[in-house]
Amino acid sequence: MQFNTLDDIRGFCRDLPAGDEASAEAAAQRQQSLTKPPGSLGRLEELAIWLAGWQGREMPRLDRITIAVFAGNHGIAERGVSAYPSEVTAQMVANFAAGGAAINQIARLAGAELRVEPIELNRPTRDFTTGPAMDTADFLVALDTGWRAVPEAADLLVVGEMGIANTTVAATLCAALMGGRGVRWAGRGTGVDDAGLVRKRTTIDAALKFHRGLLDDPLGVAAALGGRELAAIAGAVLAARARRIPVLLDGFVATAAVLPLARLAPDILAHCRAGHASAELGHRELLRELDLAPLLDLDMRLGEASGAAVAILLLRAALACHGGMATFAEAGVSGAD
Ligand SMILES: O=C(O)c1ccc[n+]([C@@H]2O[C@H](COP(=O)([O-])O)[C@@H](O)[C@H]2O)c1
Ligand SMILES: Cc1cc2nc[nH]c2cc1C
Repeated sequence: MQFNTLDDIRGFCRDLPAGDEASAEAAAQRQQSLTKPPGSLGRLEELAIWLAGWQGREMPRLDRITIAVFAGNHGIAERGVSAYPSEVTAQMVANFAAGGAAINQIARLAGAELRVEPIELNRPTRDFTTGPAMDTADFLVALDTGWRAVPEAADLLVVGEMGIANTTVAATLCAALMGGRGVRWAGRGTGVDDAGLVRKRTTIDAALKFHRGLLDDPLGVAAALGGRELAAIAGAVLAARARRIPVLLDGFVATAAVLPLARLAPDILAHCRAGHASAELGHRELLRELDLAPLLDLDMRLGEASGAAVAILLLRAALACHGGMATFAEAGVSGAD
């Protein structure tokens, strides 16, 4: 295992690998020389420079993209907080394997390899209104599953999840680490009705009350109020940082999964971008808190990495321009007066 204790994670966060500033600077210079008014490709320019810095090359590539989808089950599902039964988690994992889910179609279109990691689906986490969802050992095993899912070398990692009831988990993490109660953070998830929404709020409030002594310990919160697929996403984001692989985060759940890391080290998400703003309540507020500007805003709320996978197409557009455009000198185009 990469991390044997929570202190190992804290130690990693104190000494984070940085991107390559020379490559980012070279890419920024190149952007200035291309046949367009400076800045006119807007955030596509920044994306090319960001990829250059983390890949360590002036001309970044997207030849090897891994989409990692982690799946987990949750004790709180028994409290009626989802529109679907928890069997759907394993059923959707089978659907991913058969190629029938939305993410299979988008991954193929985007030229990315899909990797699905179900994590102990037959052993849901405990109901966190009456105890910790995971003990430290369980949490570290799930985190390690995420770490090991990341290739030694890749041009981009995209992280997402599947787990019935996990929008309640994500909302609870946000409430615990950002403040506010269930009414601020509980959204409709897979489409719960009004009574389900009330049950989500009540569940979150009960969890906050039970764990009130723990709320200033981000990793303690991630274990006690989190879930295995969220812990795995955190582990994958840490592995990507260690290997300097840029990351696209999916929606509300995937972003909430890395909130505990951001509480340990403010710079820890420098290698990450938010693929999209989910329609789920709370995601925009969470993105603002983490200083992440979403690449897309399409009213998506599916999870399974789908929103971030669509955003790969934007990165491809950014790199097509960055690598393919002529410079003013090459094209004989006059510069600004
Ligand atoms: O991450 C998001 O933005 C998101 C928003 C709504 C639903 N989901 C997905 O729906 C499931 C969780 O919804 P729920 O209602 O069961 O909590 C889980 O499989 C997520 O992938 C995900
Ligand atoms: C059908 C279904 C597909 C999903 N994909 C991600 N979360 C999901 C939740 C449900 C219910």
